[in-house]
Amino acid sequence: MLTLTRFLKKYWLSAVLAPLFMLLEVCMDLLQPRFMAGIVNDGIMKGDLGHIANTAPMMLLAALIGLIAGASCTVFATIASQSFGADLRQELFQKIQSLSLRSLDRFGSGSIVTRLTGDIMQIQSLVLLILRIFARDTFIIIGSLVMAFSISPRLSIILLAMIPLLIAFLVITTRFTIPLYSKMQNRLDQVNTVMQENLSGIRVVKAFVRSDYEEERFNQSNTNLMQASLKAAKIVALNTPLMSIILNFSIVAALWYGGMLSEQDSLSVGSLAAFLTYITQLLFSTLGLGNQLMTISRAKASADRINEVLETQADKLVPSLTNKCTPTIREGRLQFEHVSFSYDGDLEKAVLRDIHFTAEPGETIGIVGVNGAGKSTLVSLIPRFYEVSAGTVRIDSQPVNEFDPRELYSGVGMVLQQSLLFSGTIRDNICYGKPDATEADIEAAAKAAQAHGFIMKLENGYDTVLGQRGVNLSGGQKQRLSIARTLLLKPKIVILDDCTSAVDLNTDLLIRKSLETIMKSSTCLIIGQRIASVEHADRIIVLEDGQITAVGTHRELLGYSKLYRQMALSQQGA
Ligand SMILES: Nc1ncnc2c1ncn2[C@@H]1O[C@H](COP(=O)(O)OP(=O)(O)OP(=O)(O)O)[C@@H](O)[C@H]1O
Repeated sequence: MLTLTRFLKKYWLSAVLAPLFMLLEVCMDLLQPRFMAGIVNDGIMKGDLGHIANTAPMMLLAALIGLIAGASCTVFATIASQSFGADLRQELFQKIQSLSLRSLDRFGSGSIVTRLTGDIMQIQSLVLLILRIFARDTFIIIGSLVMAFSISPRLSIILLAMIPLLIAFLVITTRFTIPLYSKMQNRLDQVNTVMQENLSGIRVVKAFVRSDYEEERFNQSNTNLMQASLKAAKIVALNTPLMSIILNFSIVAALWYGGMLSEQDSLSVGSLAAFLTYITQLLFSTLGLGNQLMTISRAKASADRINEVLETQADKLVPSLTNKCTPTIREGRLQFEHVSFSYDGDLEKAVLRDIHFTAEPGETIGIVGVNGAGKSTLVSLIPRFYEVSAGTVRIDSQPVNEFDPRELYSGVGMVLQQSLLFSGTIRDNICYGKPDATEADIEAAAKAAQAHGFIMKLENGYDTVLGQRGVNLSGGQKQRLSIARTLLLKPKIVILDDCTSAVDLNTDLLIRKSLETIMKSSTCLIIGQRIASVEHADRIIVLEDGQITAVGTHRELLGYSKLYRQMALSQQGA
C-alpha cells in the first residue's frame, strides 16, 4: 500500500498542512479541560468569580482557533485526497491501455471496472481519513497522555495497562479482516461482470426472454457479495462493544483510584475531572483508531488489487516505444513462418499450428474456415494483440516485435468482426485514428466503404451524433463506418475480419471493388464466412482446426478443397 504514496508527492504541501492544522485544533481542544480544571479549582471551589470571567474568553478564543484550524484541515485534506485519487485513476487507466489482451483477458473487464472505481475510492477515502481523523485521533491520544501524566503520573498507570491491551486486540482483528475485505472486493468484481454482460447483451436477454435467469444470476452474485460483507461486518461489529468494555472499565478504575487520591488530598476535584475528560478523549480516540484500522485493512485489500494491475508487465511493445531505430512498414509484405499459437501458452492446446504463408504487397488473400478454425486468432497476431507461441510473423522481412507499436498500429489497419463505435459524431468515429484528417479524406473513406450514401440521408450528415456504441445505427451501417475508419488510415496491410457479414451482398461487392482501387498497393487479408466475400481474392487460405489445409484461387479450391467446395455449395443461392 505504501508504494501508492508516491501519488501524494505532488500534493505534499496540502498533505503536510492538513495534519498540521489538525494538530492546532487538537491542541486547542486539549486546553479546554485544563481551563475547566482552573475554573473548578480556583473559581468555583474558592469562589473567585474574576478567575471564571478571565478564563471564559480564553476558552472561547481557543474554540474559535480550533474551529478555523479544523476547517482548514478539511480543505487541505480534501485537495490532497481528491488529487491523489484522480492521478491514481489516470495512471491505472493508462496502464490498462498498455496491457496485452492476454493480461486484460486474465483480469476481466468487470474486475477492471471495480479496480478503477470502487478500489480507488477506498484508497482515496483512506487518504482523507488519515489526513483528518487518523491524525486527529493520534494527536489526541498523544496529547491526552501527556496532559494526563502532567496532572497525575500515579493515576496514569491505568492508561499504561489499558493501551497495550487495546493495541493487541486491534492487531488481532485486523489480521482477520484483511483477507475478508479482499474476498469482498472479488465478489464485487463478479457483481460488476454480471451487470456488464447483462447491459451489453440486453437485446439478447430480451429476445430470448431470459430476464428471470439473468435476475437469478445477479441475485446469486449479489448474495455472495452480501455474505462476504456480513462476515467482515460481524468482526467489525464485535470490535466496538469489546473496545467499549475496556474503555468503561478504565474510566471506572480511574474514578475509583482518583477518588482515593482525592480523599488523600493528593489530587484536587478539578484535576480529577480534567483527568477523566482526558482519559475519555483518549479512549474514544483509541476506539476511533480501531475502527479506522478496519478501513485501512479494507483499503489494503483494494491497494493490493490496484498494485496487481500497476505491476503487471506492460506489453513487450512498450519498451520499443522509446527505441528510435525501429523499422517502418514500407511495402506491407506479410510473412507467417511456421507460426503456432496457444492462448494459454501451452502448445499442446495450440489453436494455430505451423501456419506458413507469404502475402505480397497489392495481393488480396482470403481466409475461410468453419467457426473456431482460428481465423481471427491468426490475424490478431499481426498487430501483436497476442504474441506468437512459436515461429515468426514478419512485415517487410522484419519480425513484428521489432516495430514501434505506433508504426505497427498505423501500418496495419484492422476492421474487427464486431464493429465497435464510440459515442460522438459520425465524423469523430471515422477519423478516430487520424484526428487531423481533411473533410475530403473523410468523405473518400466513407465513399469507399459505401457509407457516404446513408450518412448523407441522415438529417445531420457527418455531424450526426451516435449513441453509446453506435446504438442508433443498423448492424450493416456500423460495419461500413468501421471500414471507413480503417480505410482513412491508408494502411499498408488491411485486415477485414468478417466485417461485412451484416452488409447486403451488393454493397459487399461494391466495398470490395472500391478496396481494389484505393488499396491497390496494400496487402489485403479478408476473412469471410461468405464465399462471395473472398472468391475474387488472388489466393484463398482454407483453415481447418488451426491448420492450413489448402491454398489457391476460388476455381482451384473448388477443385481440390473438400471443405471449400462444401462451403461454396451450401451457400449457392443463399
Ligand atoms: N481470448 C481467447 N482466449 C482463449 N481462447 C480463445 C480466445 N479467443 C478465441 N479462443 C479460441 O480459439 C479458437 C479459435 O478462435 P477464433 O476466434 O480465432 O476462430 P474463428 O475461426 O475466427 O471463428 P469465427 O468464424 O467463429 O469467428 C476457438 O477454439 C476459440 O474458442
